[in-house]
Amino acid sequence: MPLNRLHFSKSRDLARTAGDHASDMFAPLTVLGRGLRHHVGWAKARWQATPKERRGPTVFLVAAMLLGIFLLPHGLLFALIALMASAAWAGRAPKAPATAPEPDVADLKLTALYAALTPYLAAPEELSPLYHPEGNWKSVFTGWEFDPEGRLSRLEIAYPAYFTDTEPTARARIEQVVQGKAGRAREYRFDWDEESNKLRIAALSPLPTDIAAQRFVAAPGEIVLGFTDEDGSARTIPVHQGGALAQQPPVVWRTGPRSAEPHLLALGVSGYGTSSLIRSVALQALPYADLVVIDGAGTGEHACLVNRPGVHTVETSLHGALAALHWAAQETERRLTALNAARHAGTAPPEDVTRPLWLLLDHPTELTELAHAEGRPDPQDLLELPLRHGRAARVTVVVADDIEARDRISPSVRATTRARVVLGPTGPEESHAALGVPLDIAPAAHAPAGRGYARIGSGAPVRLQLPATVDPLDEDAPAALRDAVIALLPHRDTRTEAAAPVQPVQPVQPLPPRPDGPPAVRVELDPEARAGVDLAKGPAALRFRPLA
Ligand SMILES: Nc1ncnc2c1ncn2[C@@H]1O[C@H](COP(=O)(O)OP(=O)(O)OP(=O)(O)O)[C@@H](O)[C@H]1O
Repeated sequence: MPLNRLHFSKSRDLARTAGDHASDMFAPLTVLGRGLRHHVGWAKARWQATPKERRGPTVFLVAAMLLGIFLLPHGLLFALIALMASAAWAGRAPKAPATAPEPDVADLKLTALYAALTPYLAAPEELSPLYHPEGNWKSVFTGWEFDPEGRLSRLEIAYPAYFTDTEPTARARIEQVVQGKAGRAREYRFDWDEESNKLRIAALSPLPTDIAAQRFVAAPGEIVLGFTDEDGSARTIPVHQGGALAQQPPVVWRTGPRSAEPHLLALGVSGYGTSSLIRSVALQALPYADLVVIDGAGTGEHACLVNRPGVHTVETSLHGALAALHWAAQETERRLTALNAARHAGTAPPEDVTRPLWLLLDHPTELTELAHAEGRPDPQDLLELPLRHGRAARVTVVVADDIEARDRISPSVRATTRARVVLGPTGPEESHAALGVPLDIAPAAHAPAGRGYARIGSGAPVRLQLPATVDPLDEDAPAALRDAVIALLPHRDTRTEAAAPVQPVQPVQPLPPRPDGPPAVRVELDPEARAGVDLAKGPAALRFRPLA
């Protein structure tokens, strides 16, 4: 060790020892000083409390006493000893008040959880049951973790072998009890280990809600549905989030001829973002695909897409929807014929049959009901061909609807849409029906808009938070979110800028009319649309009309 460091450490030790000695030596003086201060304070208080007319006699009495003490033999010495003794007594260190020991949070909470689980897991006929009214949680909870706020974050529970852990309803009951005791404000993942009769519970941290619509790093044909947990995605992508660039794990849906899940069905609690999902998909597909949009609710939530380059039409009426879907069915057939012909001839298929076509249907069941009432064909029936042959014909169908309308979704839509999304706080049965498998996550009681779960093909469901893709015409939506959507639309914002001429849409080859089939339709650009696009304009400027 260098000499100066040795010196330094020696002097530090010396100073510490001297400090300790000094404090020991001066401790009695400190006590006496504290006691004398106490006496002076007491005397002052008495003096102030004495009425003015009695202060004179009091001074006289004290002076007489002092004189008496002075005159007594050794009186001053005895008085000084008495003063110091009383000062030492008054200045002694106050006793720390006895505090009750802190209750053990883990013990309190886990005892309550054990008691709540006992009615569901106890078996009175068992000789040594794991769960019984006089039992102890320490015998069944094999691991636990609390966060700094005292909330349960992880728990491992042992359950008896006779518990019916393969039945979704039995599991759901236990999950509800655990969530109730651990706090409904958070989501929990339940991992049932049926082999070892163990249930592992983990509280999930909230997903980010501050990711707005933007150009995502994805290959053509890949749609970023939203963002999930790190273990729910194989990769992360850079995203602009809260004013900075961050890496987030996306939920990616791969579409196109090689996709095993060529169509998507999104069901959601009203107000939780199914229309936002349709807009998000439209904005991501528009750079390389053509769109047909059906707004079954007729609320004009997709009016921002009207007349955009690549958008064939945005239909809100039953008549318009039937015409558009009729055309889409025939277009699918035409593409298949052209692709087959190219394959037979050994040539590359023409470009107009390989450009992806997307059919986006928001609330189609509203049109189904209207069609039944008016005795007209169900628009969903017209999806049969695009759904069955869409993969080969590069036609992708996205259907979004209210979760309560699930029974009105046609069986062929339900059977062929292998990419599933469910949004909003749904019950275990609803999410099971929507995703096709029971969800191993208990949703929080309150979820932000755009929160849900996605299941691509036969994979496990993952948590999902949609990017905020608000309607740019919605005056109530935050301006920054509206601007983010406007920036992605393939056109300028005509509310603030001069109207720009609309690019003519790529002509779609009409099918030769079939003798037995319905009349073919073709897309035409409305002459008015060429003058420019007004975002506030309601009806679509592109219309289908039957071929002559
Ligand atoms: N990811 C999100 N982040 C922030 N706000 C969102 C998000 N998704 C949706 N919203 C907001 O939630 C509201 C409802 O969204 P949206 O219209 O998409 O829901 P919906 O399920 O289609 O509702 P409805 O069925 O009533 O039409 C809108 O104001 C929208 O801006």
